[in-house]
Formats: sequence, structure tokens, C-alpha cells
Amino acid sequence: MKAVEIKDLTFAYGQEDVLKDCQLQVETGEMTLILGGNGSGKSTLLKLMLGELKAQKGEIHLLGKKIQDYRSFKEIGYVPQINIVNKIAFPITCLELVALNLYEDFGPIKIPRKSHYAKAEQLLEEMGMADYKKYPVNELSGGLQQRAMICRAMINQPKLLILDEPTAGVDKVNKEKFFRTIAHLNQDLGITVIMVTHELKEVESCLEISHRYSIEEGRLVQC
Ligand SMILES: Nc1ncnc2c1ncn2[C@@H]1O[C@H](COP(=O)(O)OP(=O)(O)OP(=O)(O)O)[C@@H](O)[C@H]1O
Repeated sequence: MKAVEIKDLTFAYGQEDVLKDCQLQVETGEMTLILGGNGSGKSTLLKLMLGELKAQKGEIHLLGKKIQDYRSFKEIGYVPQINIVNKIAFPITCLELVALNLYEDFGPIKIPRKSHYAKAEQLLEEMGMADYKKYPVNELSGGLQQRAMICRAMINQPKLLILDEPTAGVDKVNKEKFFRTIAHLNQDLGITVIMVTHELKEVESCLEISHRYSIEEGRLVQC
């Protein structure tokens, strides 16, 4: 099954098209990179895939369903750009960050229960983050914050991971550790990954890439 299929997608915020007649096919288990200069439309493309924006023209299919009929967004793990994480102003711990993403299972009282924390704790352990579970996320280094965000995305056992420049501002050693985590999720667990990145060199040395696309003047071109 195709994880993502995009046909003839055109999108504009105002008058001018940011994306024009874009086509994209991602098979289950693939690792796809989206490249392109600043302001070329990479984040916009991801937001369209996540259902946050609606295209003026074209079709998006997620895991075999038209996006308009798709209801299981928890099958899609999203890791935003790091500056969004920095905007968490209150001192939420790693454990809380991860457990809170189970919100769909909370029931009538909208707070995590013991079982949710236990599940989050187990995942943090599996992902090598047990030492940081009690740390406020906004006090961690960039690399650790992004690993915490990956755990947050992973708690719902997603089939597809969408990452938007996940290592911008992260130091070299932590970047490599981060990409090795992604390699494990993709190669060992078979999770489909779509990643926007500027760090082609580091990514290519750690990951097996299926396809690279670049956004050039609104068009999505394979490169
Ligand atoms: N909410 C918005 N309203 C109007 N224009 C927007 C909005 N968000 C983005 N844009 C514009 O759309 C274009 C594409 O933006 P986008 O953020 O998708 O680019 P990007 O490739 O992700 O850039 P970067 O690499 O800098 O993150 C840019 O010209 C940007 O200024």
C-alpha cells in the first residue's frame, strides 16, 4: 500500500501559488527526503499532508484513504521544527510530553492516568531517554528535545513519521544519534518516514534514502 499519494496538488496562501501541480508517491516502509531552499514550500507541503491546510486543487491520499475521509491521524507521527518545541513556556517534563499525546485514550476526565504514564515511561526507556523522563523538555539540549518529540510521536505507534527539519540547531554528535534513531525506526520497525532537511550529508551517511525530492519554484521534482 502507498503511505502517501499526492496528485496534481496546487496550493496558495494568497494570490501566488506556493505549490504547483505537485505529484508524490511514497510506498510503505520508504524513507523520503524533501529538500529545497528557504521559503520554497516544504513546511506547507507537510501541513497539507497533515490536514492542517487545504489545497485549492489536487488530491492527497494517506495510507490508502482520501485525506477528506481520513480519520486516523494518530497513525501519523509529526515532529515539528525545533523552535516550536522551544515555545513550550511551562515546565512540562519528558514523561508528561509523551503521555499527553495519548489524549485520545483519556476518557471523560481529560488527564493521563497511571497506565498512560507507564506506557510513556516504557517507551522513553526503549528509546534511551529514561534518564531524562523527569526533566523539563525546554531545559534539554536541542538533540534531546527532538528525541523527546520523536517519543511523543511514537507513543501512538504511528505507521508514518513526518519530520520537519528535525535537527536544525542540533550539534553534530546529537544529530548523528538522532538520525540513527530514525534509521532504527525505518529499517528495523518498518515505519515510513518523510523528512524535510537541509542536512543532506549527515542524513546520507546515517540513513538509507529511498527518494529525494526538491521543491523548485513550486514544483516537486525528484533529484
Ligand atoms: N501562513 C502563511 N500565510 C502566508 N504565507 C505563508 C504562510 N506560511 C508560509 N507562507 C509563505 O509560503 C512560502 C512557503 O513557506 P514554507 O514555510 O512552506 O517554506 P519552507 O520551505 O518550509 O521554508 P523554511 O526552509 O524557511 O522553513 C513562503 O514564501 C512563506 O513566506
